[in-house]
Amino acid sequence: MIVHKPLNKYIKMVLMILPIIGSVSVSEGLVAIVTLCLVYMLMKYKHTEIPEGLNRLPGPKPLPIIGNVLEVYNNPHLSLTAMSERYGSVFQIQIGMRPVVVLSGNETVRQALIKQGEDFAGRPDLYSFKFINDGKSLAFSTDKAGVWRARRKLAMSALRSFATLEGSTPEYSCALEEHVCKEGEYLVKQLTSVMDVSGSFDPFRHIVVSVANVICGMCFGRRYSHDDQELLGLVNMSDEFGQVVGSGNPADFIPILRYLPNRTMKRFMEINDRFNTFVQKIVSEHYDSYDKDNIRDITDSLIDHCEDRKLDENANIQVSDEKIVGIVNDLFGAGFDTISTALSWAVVYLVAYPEIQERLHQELKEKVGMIRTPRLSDKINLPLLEAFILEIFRHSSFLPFTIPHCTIKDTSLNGYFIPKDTCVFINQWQVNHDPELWKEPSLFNPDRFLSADGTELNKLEGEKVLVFGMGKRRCIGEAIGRNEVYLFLAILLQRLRFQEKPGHPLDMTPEYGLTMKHKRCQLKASLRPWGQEE
Ligand code: HEM
Repeated sequence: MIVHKPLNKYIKMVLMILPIIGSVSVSEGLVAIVTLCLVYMLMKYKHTEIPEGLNRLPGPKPLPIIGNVLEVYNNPHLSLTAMSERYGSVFQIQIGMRPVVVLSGNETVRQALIKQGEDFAGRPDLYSFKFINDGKSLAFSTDKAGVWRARRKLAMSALRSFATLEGSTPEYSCALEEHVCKEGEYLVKQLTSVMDVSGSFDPFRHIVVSVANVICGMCFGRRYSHDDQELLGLVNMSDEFGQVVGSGNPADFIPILRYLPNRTMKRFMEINDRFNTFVQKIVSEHYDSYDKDNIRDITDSLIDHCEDRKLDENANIQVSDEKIVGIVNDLFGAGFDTISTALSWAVVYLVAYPEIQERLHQELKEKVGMIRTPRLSDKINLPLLEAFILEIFRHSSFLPFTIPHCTIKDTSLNGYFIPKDTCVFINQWQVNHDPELWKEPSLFNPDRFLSADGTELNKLEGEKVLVFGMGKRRCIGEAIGRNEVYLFLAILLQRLRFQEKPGHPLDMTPEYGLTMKHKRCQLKASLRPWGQEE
Protein backbone atom coordinates (compact mmCIF):
# COMPACT_ATOMS: atom_id res chain seq x y z
CA MET A 1 0.00 0.00 0.00
CA ILE A 2 1.29 3.49 -0.86
CA VAL A 3 1.69 5.94 2.04
CA HIS A 4 0.38 9.45 1.31
CA LYS A 5 2.62 12.35 2.21
CA PRO A 6 2.14 16.09 1.82
CA LEU A 7 2.70 17.30 -1.74
CA ASN A 8 5.62 19.54 -0.75
CA LYS A 9 7.45 16.42 0.43
CA TYR A 10 6.99 14.80 -3.03
CA ILE A 11 8.27 17.94 -4.69
CA LYS A 12 11.32 17.99 -2.41
CA MET A 13 12.06 14.39 -3.37
CA VAL A 14 11.81 15.14 -7.09
CA LEU A 15 14.08 18.15 -6.69
CA MET A 16 16.59 15.94 -4.91
CA ILE A 17 17.03 13.74 -7.96
CA LEU A 18 17.13 16.55 -10.51
CA PRO A 19 20.84 17.26 -9.95
CA ILE A 20 21.50 13.71 -11.15
CA ILE A 21 20.25 14.58 -14.59
CA GLY A 22 21.71 18.00 -15.23
CA SER A 23 20.40 21.55 -14.99
CA VAL A 24 16.76 22.39 -15.81
CA SER A 25 14.99 25.73 -15.78
CA VAL A 26 12.45 26.47 -13.00
CA SER A 27 9.51 26.45 -15.46
CA GLU A 28 10.65 23.12 -16.98
CA GLY A 29 10.97 21.71 -13.48
CA LEU A 30 7.47 22.85 -12.49
CA VAL A 31 5.87 21.47 -15.66
CA ALA A 32 7.65 18.20 -15.00
CA ILE A 33 6.45 18.04 -11.40
CA VAL A 34 2.82 18.84 -12.28
CA THR A 35 2.84 16.21 -15.07
CA LEU A 36 4.34 13.64 -12.76
CA CYS A 37 1.78 14.37 -10.04
CA LEU A 38 -1.04 13.82 -12.54
CA VAL A 39 0.49 10.58 -13.76
CA TYR A 40 0.97 9.50 -10.15
CA MET A 41 -2.70 10.20 -9.31
CA LEU A 42 -3.71 7.96 -12.24
CA MET A 43 -1.23 5.23 -11.31
CA LYS A 44 -2.38 5.23 -7.68
CA TYR A 45 -5.74 3.86 -8.75
CA LYS A 46 -4.25 1.20 -10.99
CA HIS A 47 -4.33 -1.85 -8.79
CA THR A 48 -2.91 -5.26 -9.60
CA GLU A 49 -5.35 -8.09 -8.95
CA ILE A 50 -3.63 -11.00 -7.20
CA PRO A 51 -4.95 -14.44 -8.29
CA GLU A 52 -6.36 -16.57 -5.50
CA GLY A 53 -3.80 -18.64 -3.62
CA LEU A 54 -0.93 -16.28 -4.46
CA ASN A 55 0.56 -13.45 -2.43
CA ARG A 56 1.41 -9.85 -3.17
CA LEU A 57 5.17 -9.24 -3.44
CA PRO A 58 6.81 -7.84 -0.30
CA GLY A 59 9.14 -4.84 -0.49
CA PRO A 60 9.89 -1.35 0.77
CA LYS A 61 7.17 1.28 0.49
CA PRO A 62 7.73 3.42 -2.60
CA LEU A 63 7.57 7.20 -2.53
CA PRO A 64 5.25 8.75 -5.07
CA ILE A 65 6.78 9.39 -8.49
CA ILE A 66 10.36 8.42 -7.64
CA GLY A 67 9.55 5.13 -5.96
CA ASN A 68 12.56 3.66 -4.11
CA VAL A 69 15.17 5.34 -6.28
CA LEU A 70 16.85 7.13 -3.38
CA GLU A 71 17.34 3.87 -1.47
CA VAL A 72 18.65 2.01 -4.52
CA TYR A 73 20.59 4.59 -6.51
CA ASN A 74 23.94 4.31 -4.75
CA ASN A 75 25.55 0.86 -5.29
CA PRO A 76 22.32 -1.05 -6.06
CA HIS A 77 24.04 -4.43 -5.58
CA LEU A 78 24.68 -3.57 -1.92
CA SER A 79 21.39 -1.82 -1.18
CA LEU A 80 19.35 -4.60 -2.82
CA THR A 81 21.36 -7.25 -0.93
CA ALA A 82 20.53 -5.46 2.33
CA MET A 83 16.85 -5.35 1.30
CA SER A 84 16.86 -9.10 0.53
CA GLU A 85 17.84 -9.74 4.17
CA ARG A 86 14.71 -7.88 5.20
CA TYR A 87 12.17 -8.93 2.55
CA GLY A 88 13.46 -12.32 1.38
CA SER A 89 14.72 -13.67 -1.93
CA VAL A 90 11.79 -12.36 -4.02
CA PHE A 91 10.71 -8.79 -3.41
CA GLN A 92 9.54 -5.75 -5.30
CA ILE A 93 10.88 -2.23 -5.44
CA GLN A 94 9.67 0.63 -7.53
CA ILE A 95 12.10 2.68 -9.60
CA GLY A 96 10.27 5.77 -10.66
CA MET A 97 6.80 4.49 -11.42
CA ARG A 98 7.93 1.12 -12.64
CA PRO A 99 7.80 -1.97 -10.44
CA VAL A 100 10.94 -4.08 -10.50
CA VAL A 101 11.19 -7.56 -8.99
CA VAL A 102 14.56 -8.37 -7.42
CA LEU A 103 15.71 -11.99 -7.13
CA SER A 104 18.46 -13.20 -4.81
CA GLY A 105 19.49 -16.54 -3.30
CA ASN A 106 20.85 -19.43 -5.33
CA GLU A 107 17.67 -21.54 -5.09
CA THR A 108 15.29 -18.72 -6.08
CA VAL A 109 17.45 -17.59 -9.02
CA ARG A 110 17.77 -21.21 -10.19
CA GLN A 111 14.00 -21.72 -9.89
CA ALA A 112 13.26 -18.59 -11.95
CA LEU A 113 15.95 -18.83 -14.63
CA ILE A 114 16.12 -22.60 -15.09
CA LYS A 115 12.94 -24.32 -13.88
CA GLN A 116 10.70 -21.44 -15.01
CA GLY A 117 13.19 -20.19 -17.60
CA GLU A 118 10.64 -19.49 -20.35
CA ASP A 119 8.63 -17.14 -18.09
CA PHE A 120 11.66 -15.02 -17.20
CA ALA A 121 13.51 -15.04 -20.56
CA GLY A 122 12.43 -11.61 -21.87
CA ARG A 123 14.23 -8.25 -21.76
CA PRO A 124 12.46 -5.09 -20.54
CA ASP A 125 11.97 -2.19 -22.95
CA LEU A 126 14.34 0.12 -21.11
CA TYR A 127 15.04 3.51 -22.66
CA SER A 128 18.83 3.19 -22.75
CA PHE A 129 18.64 -0.23 -24.48
CA LYS A 130 17.10 1.44 -27.57
CA PHE A 131 20.43 3.13 -28.36
CA ILE A 132 22.55 -0.02 -28.22
CA ASN A 133 23.30 -1.36 -31.69
CA ASP A 134 20.56 0.94 -33.07
CA GLY A 135 17.94 -0.96 -31.03
CA LYS A 136 18.90 -4.20 -32.78
CA SER A 137 21.09 -5.71 -30.07
CA LEU A 138 20.82 -9.45 -29.44
CA ALA A 139 21.51 -9.06 -25.72
CA PHE A 140 19.55 -5.87 -24.95
CA SER A 141 16.61 -5.67 -27.36
CA THR A 142 13.04 -6.79 -26.79
CA ASP A 143 13.08 -9.14 -29.81
CA LYS A 144 10.18 -11.60 -29.80
CA ALA A 145 11.16 -15.04 -28.51
CA GLY A 146 11.40 -16.59 -32.02
CA VAL A 147 13.65 -13.89 -33.45
CA TRP A 148 15.87 -13.78 -30.34
CA ARG A 149 16.21 -17.58 -30.31
CA ALA A 150 17.18 -17.70 -34.02
CA ARG A 151 19.77 -14.94 -33.57
CA ARG A 152 21.17 -16.50 -30.39
CA LYS A 153 21.59 -19.85 -32.18
CA LEU A 154 23.40 -18.17 -35.07
CA ALA A 155 25.67 -16.21 -32.72
CA MET A 156 26.56 -19.34 -30.74
CA SER A 157 27.35 -21.33 -33.84
CA ALA A 158 29.48 -18.52 -35.36
CA LEU A 159 31.42 -18.09 -32.09
CA ARG A 160 31.99 -21.83 -31.71
CA SER A 161 33.22 -22.27 -35.31
CA PHE A 162 35.68 -19.40 -35.15
CA ALA A 163 37.01 -20.21 -31.67
CA THR A 164 37.57 -23.91 -32.43
CA LEU A 165 38.88 -23.37 -35.98
CA GLU A 166 42.35 -24.89 -36.56
CA GLY A 167 45.26 -22.61 -35.70
CA SER A 168 47.55 -21.41 -38.55
CA THR A 169 50.24 -23.91 -37.42
CA PRO A 170 49.89 -27.31 -35.64
CA GLU A 171 51.58 -25.72 -32.61
CA TYR A 172 48.14 -24.35 -31.60
CA SER A 173 45.13 -26.56 -30.76
CA CYS A 174 42.64 -23.95 -32.07
CA ALA A 175 42.32 -20.37 -33.32
CA LEU A 176 41.33 -19.05 -29.87
CA GLU A 177 44.51 -20.51 -28.34
CA GLU A 178 46.61 -19.00 -31.13
CA HIS A 179 45.06 -15.53 -30.76
CA VAL A 180 45.44 -15.49 -26.95
CA CYS A 181 49.00 -16.89 -26.93
CA LYS A 182 50.17 -14.33 -29.48
CA GLU A 183 48.38 -11.41 -27.80
CA GLY A 184 49.51 -12.59 -24.33
CA GLU A 185 53.16 -12.71 -25.41
CA TYR A 186 52.79 -9.31 -27.05
CA LEU A 187 51.20 -7.92 -23.86
CA VAL A 188 54.20 -9.07 -21.79
CA LYS A 189 56.53 -7.21 -24.21
CA GLN A 190 54.28 -4.15 -24.20
CA LEU A 191 54.15 -3.98 -20.38
CA THR A 192 57.92 -4.40 -20.05
CA SER A 193 58.62 -1.68 -22.59
CA VAL A 194 56.14 0.70 -20.88
CA MET A 195 57.90 -0.13 -17.56
CA ASP A 196 61.28 0.71 -19.13
CA VAL A 197 60.03 4.07 -20.37
CA SER A 198 57.61 5.17 -17.62
CA GLY A 199 58.43 3.01 -14.59
CA SER A 200 54.76 1.97 -14.13
CA PHE A 201 51.65 1.13 -16.16
CA ASP A 202 47.85 1.28 -16.06
CA PRO A 203 46.75 -2.40 -16.31
CA PHE A 204 43.31 -1.83 -17.87
CA ARG A 205 44.71 0.46 -20.61
CA HIS A 206 46.91 -2.33 -22.04
CA ILE A 207 44.89 -5.44 -21.19
CA VAL A 208 41.80 -4.06 -22.95
CA VAL A 209 43.66 -3.69 -26.28
CA SER A 210 45.06 -7.25 -26.11
CA VAL A 211 41.63 -8.68 -25.29
CA ALA A 212 39.93 -6.55 -27.98
CA ASN A 213 42.46 -7.91 -30.48
CA VAL A 214 41.40 -11.51 -29.74
CA ILE A 215 37.71 -10.81 -30.44
CA CYS A 216 38.64 -8.54 -33.39
CA GLY A 217 40.63 -11.46 -34.81
CA MET A 218 37.60 -13.76 -34.62
CA CYS A 219 34.96 -11.21 -35.64
CA PHE A 220 36.84 -9.10 -38.20
CA GLY A 221 40.04 -11.02 -39.02
CA ARG A 222 42.27 -8.14 -37.90
CA ARG A 223 44.28 -6.83 -34.96
CA TYR A 224 45.20 -3.31 -33.89
CA SER A 225 48.39 -1.76 -32.53
CA HIS A 226 48.41 -0.82 -28.82
CA ASP A 227 48.65 2.81 -29.94
CA ASP A 228 45.76 2.74 -32.44
CA GLN A 229 43.82 5.84 -31.41
CA GLU A 230 40.53 4.75 -32.99
CA LEU A 231 40.45 1.44 -31.10
CA LEU A 232 41.78 3.01 -27.90
CA GLY A 233 39.11 5.71 -28.00
CA LEU A 234 36.45 3.05 -28.39
CA VAL A 235 37.54 0.51 -25.78
CA ASN A 236 38.25 3.15 -23.19
CA MET A 237 34.62 4.27 -23.23
CA SER A 238 33.36 0.91 -21.96
CA ASP A 239 33.09 2.11 -18.34
CA GLU A 240 30.82 5.00 -19.34
CA PHE A 241 28.68 2.57 -21.36
CA GLY A 242 28.36 0.19 -18.40
CA GLN A 243 27.42 2.96 -15.99
CA VAL A 244 24.24 3.69 -18.00
CA VAL A 245 23.10 0.13 -18.74
CA GLY A 246 23.82 -1.18 -15.22
CA SER A 247 20.62 -2.17 -13.36
CA GLY A 248 18.90 0.76 -11.72
CA ASN A 249 19.75 3.70 -14.03
CA PRO A 250 17.04 6.29 -13.11
CA ALA A 251 16.67 7.54 -16.73
CA ASP A 252 15.46 4.06 -17.70
CA PHE A 253 12.64 4.13 -15.18
CA ILE A 254 11.58 7.75 -14.78
CA PRO A 255 10.23 8.80 -18.19
CA ILE A 256 10.48 12.53 -17.58
CA LEU A 257 14.26 12.24 -17.37
CA ARG A 258 14.28 11.44 -21.11
CA TYR A 259 12.94 14.87 -21.95
CA LEU A 260 15.16 16.90 -19.64
CA PRO A 261 18.77 17.82 -20.40
CA ASN A 262 20.81 14.82 -19.36
CA ARG A 263 24.57 14.85 -19.94
CA THR A 264 25.08 11.17 -19.18
CA MET A 265 22.44 10.02 -21.67
CA LYS A 266 23.81 12.37 -24.33
CA ARG A 267 27.28 10.89 -23.85
CA PHE A 268 25.77 7.38 -23.91
CA MET A 269 24.19 8.08 -27.32
CA GLU A 270 27.50 9.43 -28.63
CA ILE A 271 29.33 6.30 -27.43
CA ASN A 272 26.81 4.04 -29.15
CA ASP A 273 27.02 6.07 -32.38
CA ARG A 274 30.79 5.84 -32.35
CA PHE A 275 30.71 2.12 -31.66
CA ASN A 276 28.15 1.47 -34.42
CA THR A 277 30.10 3.57 -36.93
CA PHE A 278 33.30 1.64 -36.14
CA VAL A 279 31.62 -1.76 -36.67
CA GLN A 280 29.56 -0.58 -39.68
CA LYS A 281 32.71 0.53 -41.52
CA ILE A 282 34.29 -2.90 -41.07
CA VAL A 283 31.06 -4.68 -42.04
CA SER A 284 30.73 -2.72 -45.29
CA GLU A 285 34.39 -3.48 -46.14
CA HIS A 286 33.50 -7.14 -45.59
CA TYR A 287 30.48 -6.89 -47.95
CA ASP A 288 32.79 -5.36 -50.61
CA SER A 289 35.40 -8.12 -50.37
CA TYR A 290 33.05 -11.02 -49.50
CA ASP A 291 33.91 -14.29 -51.27
CA LYS A 292 31.63 -17.24 -50.71
CA ASP A 293 34.53 -19.66 -51.07
CA ASN A 294 36.72 -17.91 -48.53
CA ILE A 295 34.86 -17.23 -45.28
CA ARG A 296 37.49 -15.34 -43.27
CA ASP A 297 35.79 -14.55 -39.96
CA ILE A 298 32.49 -14.24 -38.04
CA THR A 299 31.37 -11.20 -40.09
CA ASP A 300 31.82 -13.16 -43.34
CA SER A 301 29.97 -16.15 -41.90
CA LEU A 302 26.99 -13.97 -40.92
CA ILE A 303 26.94 -12.33 -44.39
CA ASP A 304 27.10 -15.84 -45.86
CA HIS A 305 24.10 -16.88 -43.78
CA CYS A 306 22.08 -13.97 -45.26
CA GLU A 307 23.17 -14.87 -48.82
CA ASP A 308 22.25 -18.55 -48.37
CA ARG A 309 18.87 -17.61 -46.99
CA LYS A 310 18.13 -15.45 -50.04
CA LEU A 311 18.69 -18.46 -52.32
CA ASP A 312 16.34 -20.57 -50.23
CA GLU A 313 12.77 -19.64 -51.19
CA ASN A 314 11.31 -21.38 -48.16
CA ALA A 315 13.55 -19.53 -45.76
CA ASN A 316 12.06 -17.97 -42.69
CA ILE A 317 12.46 -14.26 -43.50
CA GLN A 318 11.48 -12.91 -40.11
CA VAL A 319 15.03 -11.94 -39.18
CA SER A 320 16.38 -9.09 -41.30
CA ASP A 321 19.93 -9.05 -42.75
CA GLU A 322 20.67 -6.08 -40.52
CA LYS A 323 19.73 -8.07 -37.44
CA ILE A 324 21.82 -11.03 -38.55
CA VAL A 325 24.98 -9.13 -39.46
CA GLY A 326 24.36 -6.85 -36.43
CA ILE A 327 25.09 -9.85 -34.19
CA VAL A 328 28.79 -9.12 -34.71
CA ASN A 329 28.29 -5.80 -32.89
CA ASP A 330 27.11 -7.66 -29.75
CA LEU A 331 29.89 -10.22 -29.93
CA PHE A 332 32.58 -7.58 -30.26
CA GLY A 333 31.12 -5.41 -27.44
CA ALA A 334 30.56 -8.29 -25.00
CA GLY A 335 33.82 -9.95 -26.00
CA PHE A 336 36.25 -7.25 -24.90
CA ASP A 337 34.65 -5.44 -21.96
CA THR A 338 33.84 -8.47 -19.77
CA ILE A 339 37.14 -10.28 -20.24
CA SER A 340 39.36 -7.22 -19.91
CA THR A 341 37.53 -6.20 -16.72
CA ALA A 342 38.05 -9.71 -15.28
CA LEU A 343 41.76 -9.73 -16.19
CA SER A 344 42.39 -6.25 -14.92
CA TRP A 345 40.77 -7.17 -11.57
CA ALA A 346 42.91 -10.33 -11.51
CA VAL A 347 46.13 -8.29 -11.83
CA VAL A 348 44.99 -5.94 -9.06
CA TYR A 349 44.20 -8.92 -6.76
CA LEU A 350 47.66 -10.39 -7.53
CA VAL A 351 49.20 -7.15 -6.31
CA ALA A 352 46.95 -7.05 -3.23
CA TYR A 353 47.81 -10.68 -2.32
CA PRO A 354 51.55 -11.13 -3.15
CA GLU A 355 51.80 -14.50 -1.34
CA ILE A 356 49.01 -15.91 -3.58
CA GLN A 357 50.83 -14.48 -6.63
CA GLU A 358 53.98 -16.39 -5.62
CA ARG A 359 52.06 -19.66 -5.09
CA LEU A 360 50.46 -19.25 -8.54
CA HIS A 361 53.85 -18.63 -10.17
CA GLN A 362 55.32 -21.69 -8.43
CA GLU A 363 52.43 -23.85 -9.70
CA LEU A 364 53.11 -22.68 -13.28
CA LYS A 365 56.84 -23.20 -12.91
CA GLU A 366 56.33 -26.77 -11.68
CA LYS A 367 53.57 -27.84 -14.08
CA VAL A 368 54.45 -25.90 -17.25
CA GLY A 369 58.06 -24.86 -16.72
CA MET A 370 59.77 -21.69 -17.87
CA ILE A 371 60.71 -22.55 -21.43
CA ARG A 372 57.36 -22.79 -23.22
CA THR A 373 54.16 -20.75 -23.26
CA PRO A 374 51.21 -22.26 -21.32
CA ARG A 375 48.43 -23.82 -23.40
CA LEU A 376 44.72 -24.55 -22.89
CA SER A 377 45.61 -28.20 -22.25
CA ASP A 378 47.67 -27.20 -19.17
CA LYS A 379 44.56 -25.93 -17.40
CA ILE A 380 43.74 -29.29 -15.86
CA ASN A 381 47.15 -29.34 -14.13
CA LEU A 382 46.77 -25.85 -12.66
CA PRO A 383 44.06 -26.18 -9.97
CA LEU A 384 45.28 -23.19 -7.93
CA LEU A 385 45.04 -20.92 -10.98
CA GLU A 386 41.50 -22.15 -11.67
CA ALA A 387 40.59 -21.63 -8.00
CA PHE A 388 42.07 -18.11 -8.12
CA ILE A 389 39.95 -17.22 -11.18
CA LEU A 390 36.78 -18.57 -9.52
CA GLU A 391 37.53 -16.52 -6.41
CA ILE A 392 38.06 -13.36 -8.54
CA PHE A 393 34.66 -13.98 -10.18
CA ARG A 394 33.00 -14.57 -6.79
CA HIS A 395 34.71 -11.96 -4.63
CA SER A 396 34.69 -9.07 -7.14
CA SER A 397 31.33 -10.12 -8.67
CA PHE A 398 32.26 -7.57 -11.33
CA LEU A 399 28.96 -8.29 -13.10
CA PRO A 400 26.83 -7.61 -10.01
CA PHE A 401 23.56 -8.11 -11.87
CA THR A 402 22.79 -9.96 -15.09
CA ILE A 403 21.36 -7.82 -17.87
CA PRO A 404 17.81 -7.04 -16.62
CA HIS A 405 15.22 -9.73 -17.45
CA CYS A 406 11.47 -9.39 -18.01
CA THR A 407 8.54 -11.77 -17.52
CA ILE A 408 6.94 -12.76 -20.82
CA LYS A 409 3.67 -13.87 -19.17
CA ASP A 410 1.88 -13.73 -15.82
CA THR A 411 3.75 -16.05 -13.49
CA SER A 412 4.47 -16.76 -9.84
CA LEU A 413 7.62 -17.45 -7.84
CA ASN A 414 7.83 -18.79 -4.28
CA GLY A 415 4.06 -18.16 -3.97
CA TYR A 416 4.21 -14.51 -5.12
CA PHE A 417 2.33 -13.25 -8.17
CA ILE A 418 4.47 -11.54 -10.86
CA PRO A 419 2.56 -10.02 -13.79
CA LYS A 420 3.62 -10.18 -17.47
CA ASP A 421 6.14 -7.50 -18.58
CA THR A 422 7.62 -7.02 -15.10
CA CYS A 423 11.27 -5.98 -15.08
CA VAL A 424 13.40 -8.44 -13.08
CA PHE A 425 16.88 -7.83 -11.59
CA ILE A 426 19.01 -10.88 -10.78
CA ASN A 427 21.44 -10.00 -7.98
CA GLN A 428 24.52 -12.10 -8.78
CA TRP A 429 26.55 -10.20 -6.17
CA GLN A 430 24.16 -11.34 -3.43
CA VAL A 431 24.43 -15.01 -4.48
CA ASN A 432 28.24 -14.76 -4.48
CA HIS A 433 28.28 -13.22 -0.97
CA ASP A 434 25.43 -15.13 0.63
CA PRO A 435 26.57 -16.35 4.08
CA GLU A 436 24.22 -19.32 3.67
CA LEU A 437 26.24 -20.43 0.66
CA TRP A 438 29.79 -19.32 1.54
CA LYS A 439 31.97 -19.48 4.65
CA GLU A 440 33.32 -16.00 5.38
CA PRO A 441 32.08 -14.55 2.07
CA SER A 442 33.96 -11.28 2.36
CA LEU A 443 37.33 -13.06 2.68
CA PHE A 444 39.39 -13.43 -0.53
CA ASN A 445 40.42 -17.07 -0.34
CA PRO A 446 41.03 -19.13 -3.52
CA ASP A 447 41.65 -22.22 -1.36
CA ARG A 448 37.90 -22.47 -0.74
CA PHE A 449 37.73 -24.03 -4.25
CA LEU A 450 40.46 -26.64 -3.63
CA SER A 451 40.35 -30.09 -2.09
CA ALA A 452 41.71 -30.36 1.48
CA ASP A 453 45.20 -31.35 0.25
CA GLY A 454 45.14 -28.50 -2.32
CA THR A 455 45.78 -30.75 -5.31
CA GLU A 456 42.33 -30.78 -6.95
CA LEU A 457 39.68 -28.29 -7.91
CA ASN A 458 36.37 -28.69 -6.06
CA LYS A 459 34.10 -28.44 -9.12
CA LEU A 460 30.83 -28.51 -7.14
CA GLU A 461 31.94 -25.49 -5.11
CA GLY A 462 32.97 -23.73 -8.34
CA GLU A 463 29.53 -24.22 -9.87
CA LYS A 464 27.99 -22.10 -7.10
CA VAL A 465 29.72 -18.97 -8.42
CA LEU A 466 27.23 -16.92 -10.42
CA VAL A 467 28.82 -14.62 -12.99
CA PHE A 468 27.56 -15.75 -16.44
CA GLY A 469 23.85 -15.81 -15.52
CA MET A 470 21.97 -19.10 -15.94
CA GLY A 471 19.23 -20.68 -18.04
CA LYS A 472 17.86 -19.37 -21.33
CA ARG A 473 19.81 -16.10 -21.32
CA ARG A 474 23.04 -17.58 -19.95
CA CYS A 475 26.11 -15.95 -21.51
CA ILE A 476 26.93 -17.46 -24.90
CA GLY A 477 30.61 -16.50 -24.59
CA GLU A 478 31.17 -18.39 -21.32
CA ALA A 479 33.54 -21.05 -22.69
CA ILE A 480 35.58 -18.43 -24.57
CA GLY A 481 35.52 -16.12 -21.55
CA ARG A 482 36.75 -18.77 -19.11
CA ASN A 483 39.48 -20.01 -21.50
CA GLU A 484 40.66 -16.53 -22.34
CA VAL A 485 40.89 -15.34 -18.75
CA TYR A 486 42.78 -18.53 -17.84
CA LEU A 487 45.28 -18.40 -20.73
CA PHE A 488 46.07 -14.68 -20.55
CA LEU A 489 46.58 -14.97 -16.79
CA ALA A 490 48.77 -18.07 -17.08
CA ILE A 491 51.04 -16.24 -19.55
CA LEU A 492 51.24 -13.08 -17.42
CA LEU A 493 51.89 -15.01 -14.19
CA GLN A 494 54.57 -17.15 -15.77
CA ARG A 495 56.60 -14.22 -17.12
CA LEU A 496 55.92 -11.24 -14.83
CA ARG A 497 55.82 -10.30 -11.16
CA PHE A 498 53.28 -7.54 -10.44
CA GLN A 499 53.75 -5.04 -7.64
CA GLU A 500 52.25 -1.90 -6.17
CA LYS A 501 53.83 1.39 -7.25
CA PRO A 502 55.38 2.94 -4.12
CA GLY A 503 53.30 5.89 -2.96
CA HIS A 504 50.24 4.68 -4.92
CA PRO A 505 48.24 2.45 -2.53
CA LEU A 506 45.66 0.22 -4.21
CA ASP A 507 42.03 1.27 -3.98
CA MET A 508 39.89 -1.80 -4.63
CA THR A 509 36.51 -0.09 -4.22
CA PRO A 510 34.52 -1.03 -7.33
CA GLU A 511 32.79 1.60 -9.44
CA TYR A 512 29.20 0.49 -10.06
CA GLY A 513 28.07 -0.37 -13.59
CA LEU A 514 26.97 -3.30 -15.77
CA THR A 515 30.57 -4.44 -15.32
CA MET A 516 32.11 -2.94 -12.16
CA LYS A 517 35.64 -1.66 -12.70
CA HIS A 518 38.39 -0.97 -10.19
CA LYS A 519 39.68 2.59 -10.15
CA ARG A 520 42.36 3.25 -12.76
CA CYS A 521 45.75 2.74 -11.11
CA GLN A 522 49.51 2.58 -11.77
CA LEU A 523 51.34 -0.72 -11.09
CA LYS A 524 54.85 -2.06 -11.56
CA ALA A 525 55.93 -5.32 -13.20
CA SER A 526 59.30 -7.06 -13.47
CA LEU A 527 60.33 -9.90 -15.77
CA ARG A 528 60.83 -13.36 -14.25
CA PRO A 529 63.85 -15.39 -15.49
CA TRP A 530 62.46 -16.74 -18.76
CA GLY A 531 63.77 -19.55 -20.97
CA GLN A 532 65.70 -21.39 -18.26
CA GLU A 533 64.63 -24.32 -16.06
CA GLU A 534 65.97 -24.12 -12.54
C1 HEM B 1 34.38 -13.29 -18.31
C2 HEM B 1 33.65 -13.08 -19.38
C3 HEM B 1 32.15 -12.92 -19.44
C4 HEM B 1 31.22 -12.78 -18.44
C5 HEM B 1 31.47 -12.76 -16.94
C6 HEM B 1 29.92 -12.67 -19.07
C7 HEM B 1 28.73 -12.55 -18.40
C8 HEM B 1 27.49 -12.42 -19.01
C9 HEM B 1 26.24 -12.20 -18.31
C10 HEM B 1 26.07 -12.08 -16.80
C11 HEM B 1 25.26 -12.12 -19.24
C12 HEM B 1 23.78 -11.85 -18.99
C13 HEM B 1 23.02 -13.10 -18.67
C14 HEM B 1 21.56 -12.79 -18.37
O1 HEM B 1 21.06 -11.76 -18.80
O2 HEM B 1 20.94 -13.57 -17.65
C15 HEM B 1 25.87 -12.29 -20.53
C16 HEM B 1 25.18 -12.29 -21.72
C17 HEM B 1 25.78 -12.35 -22.95
N1 HEM B 1 27.11 -12.54 -23.20
FE1 HEM B 1 28.59 -12.73 -21.82
N2 HEM B 1 30.09 -12.72 -20.42
C18 HEM B 1 31.43 -12.90 -20.70
C19 HEM B 1 32.01 -13.02 -21.94
C20 HEM B 1 31.35 -12.99 -23.13
C21 HEM B 1 31.97 -13.14 -24.44
C22 HEM B 1 33.45 -13.40 -24.66
C23 HEM B 1 30.97 -13.03 -25.36
C24 HEM B 1 31.04 -13.12 -26.86
C25 HEM B 1 32.10 -13.07 -27.58
C26 HEM B 1 29.72 -12.83 -24.65
C27 HEM B 1 28.49 -12.66 -25.24
C28 HEM B 1 27.30 -12.51 -24.57
C29 HEM B 1 26.01 -12.32 -25.22
C30 HEM B 1 25.77 -12.21 -26.73
C31 HEM B 1 25.05 -12.23 -24.21
C32 HEM B 1 23.55 -12.03 -24.37
C33 HEM B 1 22.82 -13.36 -24.37
C34 HEM B 1 21.32 -13.21 -24.53
O3 HEM B 1 20.77 -12.16 -24.19
O4 HEM B 1 20.68 -14.17 -25.00
N3 HEM B 1 29.99 -12.80 -23.30
N4 HEM B 1 27.23 -12.48 -20.36
